[in-house]
Amino acid sequence: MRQDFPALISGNSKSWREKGDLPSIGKQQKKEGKGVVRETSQLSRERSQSKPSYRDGTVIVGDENLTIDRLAQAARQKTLVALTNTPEVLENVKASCSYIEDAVAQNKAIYGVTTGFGGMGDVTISAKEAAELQNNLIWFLKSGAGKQLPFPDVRAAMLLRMNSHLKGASGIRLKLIERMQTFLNQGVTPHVYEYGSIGASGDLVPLARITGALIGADDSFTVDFQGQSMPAPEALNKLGLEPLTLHPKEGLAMTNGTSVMTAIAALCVYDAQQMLKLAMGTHALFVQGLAGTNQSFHPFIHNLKPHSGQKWAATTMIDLLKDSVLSRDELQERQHLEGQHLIQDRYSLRCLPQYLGPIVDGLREIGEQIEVEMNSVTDNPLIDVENQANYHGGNFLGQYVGVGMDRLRYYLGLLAKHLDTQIALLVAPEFNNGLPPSLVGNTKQKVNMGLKGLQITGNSLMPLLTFFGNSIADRYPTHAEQFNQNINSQGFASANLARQSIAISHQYMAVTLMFAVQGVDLRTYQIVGHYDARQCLSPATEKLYSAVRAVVGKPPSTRRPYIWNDGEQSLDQHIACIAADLAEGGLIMQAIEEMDIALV
Ligand SMILES: O=C(O)/C=C/c1ccccc1
Repeated sequence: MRQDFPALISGNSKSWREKGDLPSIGKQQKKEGKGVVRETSQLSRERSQSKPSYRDGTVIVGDENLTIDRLAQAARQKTLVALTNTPEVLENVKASCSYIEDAVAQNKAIYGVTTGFGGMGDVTISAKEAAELQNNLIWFLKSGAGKQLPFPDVRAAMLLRMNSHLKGASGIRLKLIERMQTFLNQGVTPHVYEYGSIGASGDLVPLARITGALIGADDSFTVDFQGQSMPAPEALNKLGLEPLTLHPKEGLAMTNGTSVMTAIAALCVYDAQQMLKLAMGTHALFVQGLAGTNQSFHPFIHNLKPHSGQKWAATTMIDLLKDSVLSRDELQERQHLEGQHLIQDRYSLRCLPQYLGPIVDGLREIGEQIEVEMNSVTDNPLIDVENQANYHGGNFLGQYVGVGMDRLRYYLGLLAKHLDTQIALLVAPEFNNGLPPSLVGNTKQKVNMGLKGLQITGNSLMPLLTFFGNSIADRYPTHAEQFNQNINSQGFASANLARQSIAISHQYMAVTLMFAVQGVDLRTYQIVGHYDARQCLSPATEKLYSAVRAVVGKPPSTRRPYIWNDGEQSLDQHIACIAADLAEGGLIMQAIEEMDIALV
């Protein structure tokens, strides 16, 4: 019987975070009596009559392609997930299972169904052993190591596995796909180790943990149940579900795929795109803090070298600087006094679009590739229901993820290096167009050293980010799994490193924003004689500035800049507050959204 969730069907669209609570399990259990059967079948009828749509916010799996944004919503904000009710999709899934059943009954030779696995694919498995082969798979793959993966990563992985299986080429029962939906909607997340996948035959080891939990194989498969750790069989019991045993092919269908690394990668792409927008906003603050010009962003220049990322960076900077009193508006050639500034800005300002262009284009390309991977079938062998055939191949090789996440980390390093250069200009009186050294606020107190320590912290983080930009996809062992998996992507490791790189970037951006805010306050004083930068910043960047001041709990004032005397605040606490706000998509990212920086 399909497991329908009344909340889904009745179009109750609010995510759990919005509702402040998870759907009540007690209620679900109560519905296991007679009445439920009636209610469920009635709901099923309703469901088949009206196609679920994206309108109510629910993420529908199996119809349209999943996007990174929708995946992030379901994984992090716990938006409800529903299966398609398109009959052809569901029929194909069933037909792929029937194909396997028939093949096993006829003793057909199909890899991993009637043979052993990988380098032991020469072992013949009888029809009688075919189910046991699959149930055994999750045991020899129960070999993960390290800490647990973050829950949103595991949630995203389950959603991607469902999406892949609904293409109807994997030979897995709807019952298992629906079980992933139940886990997602009821806030049940399998515990999965952070090490154990080489990204070749997919994420075998991590996916085996998810599979064992879904079927309640044993108490040693554990889950988080709405914040409480417990053995998977206990969780199933609370959900009113029976333990399952896997049918032929189902173990492979579940474990032989790129879903976990792709899930992590997709969330990293989402975060890196946010980081890019934030970096643009921060650069716009830096240009104002340094009294830079917008002339270097003139469309005339960029139309003569029209890379799309470069053009985007240039027009975005013009928009972000519009109506600023602090930067120089020189789109109509030079307007300001000669002798006060260099006639043209240094490269970190002047060549900003040319430097950021490849990063913008690169991140876009990675996003496109990850979305293809998210909507792919990644197990083996694949079943062609229409032609009643099966094909042996290797869609589970996660090379796009491995290389993509190597590139993403490299780009995060480049972004940080650029911002570090802007900070260096801002703190050096030789280069900062008249601001105090190390951006000291109260220069009358000679003991004040301003943001010297903060710069050193930034200087400690930036090299880490460029170091994380080293590749791992090229470091694969050529002898893996009896030389069968002799090329492998390391995509899972690459994605895990990308998550770490994002976390360091949040810390680094916190430091960067603090410099940017102090810089514009001091420039405001230099230009208009008070410290409230809100009155002089471009309207777009004023939003970002105000969000940072709100997050650190220091409202702007005409009398004092952000940092006045050294002993009046704890900079480390400010870094922590801003980094936490960035990580949870708080006020600062909301300000960035309001700034409407649309990526190409
Ligand atoms: O070569 C393959 O297609 C699959 C290999 C494999 C190895 C171990 C477990 C599952 C699959």
